[in-house]
Amino acid sequence: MCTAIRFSDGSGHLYLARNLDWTSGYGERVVITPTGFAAPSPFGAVAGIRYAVIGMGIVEEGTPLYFDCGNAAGLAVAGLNFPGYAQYASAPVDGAINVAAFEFPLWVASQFNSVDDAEAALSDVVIVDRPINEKYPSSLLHWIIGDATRAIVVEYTADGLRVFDDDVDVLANQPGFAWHHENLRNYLNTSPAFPEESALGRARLSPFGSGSYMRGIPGDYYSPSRFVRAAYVNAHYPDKASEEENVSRAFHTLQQVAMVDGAAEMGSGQFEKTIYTGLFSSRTASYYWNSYDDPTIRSVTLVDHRPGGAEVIVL
Ligand SMILES: C[C@H](CCC(=O)NCCS(=O)(=O)O)[C@H]1CC[C@H]2[C@@H]3[C@H](O)C[C@@H]4C[C@H](O)CC[C@]4(C)[C@H]3C[C@H](O)[C@]12C
Repeated sequence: MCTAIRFSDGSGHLYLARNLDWTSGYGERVVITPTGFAAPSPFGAVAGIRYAVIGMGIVEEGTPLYFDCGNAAGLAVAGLNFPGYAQYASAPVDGAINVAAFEFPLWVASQFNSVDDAEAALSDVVIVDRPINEKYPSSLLHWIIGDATRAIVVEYTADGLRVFDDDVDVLANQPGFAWHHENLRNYLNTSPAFPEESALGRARLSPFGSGSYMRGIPGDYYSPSRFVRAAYVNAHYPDKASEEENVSRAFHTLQQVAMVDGAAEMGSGQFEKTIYTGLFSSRTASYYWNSYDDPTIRSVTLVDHRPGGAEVIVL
């Protein structure tokens, strides 16, 4: 499963981070798409790269396929599994902006510099089930798109495209965003506060320590539980100013919803674990990541890798 969060440093910078939870990786690397790259976009949606893009992905058929990515202008996007709900158009539609499912993150991060602009363009978008090749059928995803001020969630189902204002800055997997948001109303009792001593009959009861009102926040890996837990931790995290503090914030928050090997089996009989945690910071236009086998946080900064070049760079 996967979980994604968005937050800001309070001085106009975006942080968008995600866990990629699966049984194994796809050989993903940090991939940079520079502004001089001519993307082989099947319906022409990615007509040019207006903003250089950095993120985690693979390159297939000469095309960067991002799992999550961002641009230096301050917009980022992440795709999370949404099977059973996601249903793309079977063919392009005349007059629409036809975006192949595999290029959706690249389209967002290469064309727009704000959630408002991306949201406005989305009203004309059809997401098309056009796989990159036979090896990789279209993945069934929904997406979180964030900038320094807000986040939206994009879901494309049998009802067509829907955009949700994500006022809790979190996304997990199934079911849909509206359900997850409604479910938060089950947790109104939770808070970081330290309880007063309370009376029960003749007894005076005091807490064992901190965390008492946090009881009820689900601790398991099920998608609705991860959504609630990530929303709680992300919303209550104190604002941080520096890049280092915000990188620490992202990794600590996502650690709360990270999956450990052996605890949750998939239908295939294999166990799911957090393959990597990735973070885009618009403050430095950097991508930070670590992996299940190597918890060291590494980073790559866009300006160090010819963002005006013509060739996709795989690091
Ligand atoms: C498996 C990943 C999602 C992880 C996740 O959300 N797991 C949830 C588990 S569960 O359902 O809730 O049980 C998704 C996220 C991004 C996806 C990749 C990206 O979309 C890029 C390409 C797109 C191609 O169509 C398929 C290969 C692929 C390389 C995708 C493989 C896979 O579907 C990825 C890696």
